[in-house]
Amino acid sequence: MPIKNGLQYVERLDSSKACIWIRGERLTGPVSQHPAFAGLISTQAALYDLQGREETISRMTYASPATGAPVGMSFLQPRTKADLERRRQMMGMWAEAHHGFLGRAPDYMNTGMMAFGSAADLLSDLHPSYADNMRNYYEYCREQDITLSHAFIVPHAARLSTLMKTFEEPDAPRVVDKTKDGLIVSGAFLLATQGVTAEEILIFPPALPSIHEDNPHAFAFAIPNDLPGVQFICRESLAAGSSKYDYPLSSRFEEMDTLVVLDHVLVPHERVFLYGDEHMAARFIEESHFHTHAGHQVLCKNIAKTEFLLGTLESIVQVLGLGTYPQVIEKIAEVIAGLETLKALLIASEANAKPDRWGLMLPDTKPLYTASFLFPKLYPRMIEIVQLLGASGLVMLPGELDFQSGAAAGIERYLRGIDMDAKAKVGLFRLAWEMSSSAFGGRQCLYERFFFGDAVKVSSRLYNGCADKKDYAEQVKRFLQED
Ligand SMILES: Cc1cc2nc3c(=O)[nH]c(=O)nc-3n(C[C@H](O)[C@H](O)[C@H](O)COP(=O)(O)OP(=O)(O)OC[C@H]3O[C@@H](n4cnc5c(N)ncnc54)[C@H](O)[C@@H]3O)c2cc1C
Repeated sequence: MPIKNGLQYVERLDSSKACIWIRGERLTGPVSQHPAFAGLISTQAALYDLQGREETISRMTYASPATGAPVGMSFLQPRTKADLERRRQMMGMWAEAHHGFLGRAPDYMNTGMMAFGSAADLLSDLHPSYADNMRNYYEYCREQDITLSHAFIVPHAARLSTLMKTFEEPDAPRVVDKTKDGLIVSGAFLLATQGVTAEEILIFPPALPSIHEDNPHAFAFAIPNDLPGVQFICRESLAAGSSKYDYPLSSRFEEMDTLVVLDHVLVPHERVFLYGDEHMAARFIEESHFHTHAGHQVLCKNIAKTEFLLGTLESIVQVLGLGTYPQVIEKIAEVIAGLETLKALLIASEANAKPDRWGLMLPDTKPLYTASFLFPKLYPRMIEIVQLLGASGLVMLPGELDFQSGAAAGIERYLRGIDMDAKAKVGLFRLAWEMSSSAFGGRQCLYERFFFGDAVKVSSRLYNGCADKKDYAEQVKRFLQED
């Protein structure tokens, strides 16, 4: 089956028997009808519809190498710079559709699987079947257009830092048994964003060291969400309501985060990509260039998000008549400079792309790692600027119902802006509130700070990936030795 459409996406989710806990209850009805998920599912369904539209299908898809049928462009293994451009255009189109507010739109993990599938050979060092499983799974995701979430990190109680402080064996996820049918796995994974609005989940935790020959903590696999023994425990929903006027962002883009608990889950052998070797786990993430390929997708998303923030800020400037104040201009200029930097880094990553050992055209890592380093700093500052310019306008926000009430006349008279009636101006400020100051906005900020790892990891990736720095040190040495 080639690309799916929005309806098929919804049908697949609704027919899943996944065990989902929300607000202390097990979800019984269709997931697409629940207010915590309905908005996101509808947004994501529209993304899938965009793939198949007559006017966009040639840019959103490519011919499957297996069947010739159209499959999602974000699965494309780039062999040339032109392929990178095709991937970027597609990812940019989806990012523009969700204005960058979906951190985990499906193209993120499609890209991840593309990187993993392309580097599958590396896994044969451990066992040839692991390489086949990874390749087959990539092809399965591509051909079935699987929506995938992932859980890479584990709860604090399962970490090495716990072991080092308490000397107690951490409660880390582990393979508890190995049968003829597969691995039996138990344990928890701290965070899968969009866990319940995806069909399957890739689990690939950082492994604790072990004295056993087959490290029970080292594994990677992918399973359907409704496998027996799998539970998703949702945090509180940040979808403040279904009105798109009152809650323009959270009604559409609330990506639920879930704690994933596995209780003696049978993972079929053909879904196991790695087991027993923590060094291979680390090598595979690094040598598959996961962070580089994903970084390319993320940068497309972050450019769309920054454009949308800039558009919101400029709208505030216009409606409040702030455009002549130098301190306001300086702040907007900061955002423009951030946006132009991101765009330049994207161009540089493609212009300096080189073939890698897997035969892929690999975007230049340094500009992408630079973007991953910068954005967690840029984003909170841009949000701060929305707060600084929005000021009290961010809180005095009547809702849709107030405009239909006896209070409407006063609201319409006193809350209008320059060349904008009160309904439109309040709508703009409701957007700015959700973006900068609501619970939804707070989570977005946290996401941008951490989704690619904490600042230490992101900095190390950039530092370790910058081979030129040694040449520059040599240059200084030579300079100091000159007469
Ligand atoms: C909104 C959101 C969505 C996410 N979605 C996903 C997802 O879908 N899938 C997924 O796998 N992960 C997801 N993540 C997790 C993300 O990958 C982690 O947040 C990130 O890797 C940081 O890990 P942590 O949150 O456990 O922080 P911690 O490791 O608990 O770190 C806390 C703080 O301590 C510091 N610290 C910790 N250890 C050290 C050390 N050794 N040396 C110096 N400083 C240290 C860190 O720098 C950080 O400031 C998500 C995170 C967020 C916030």
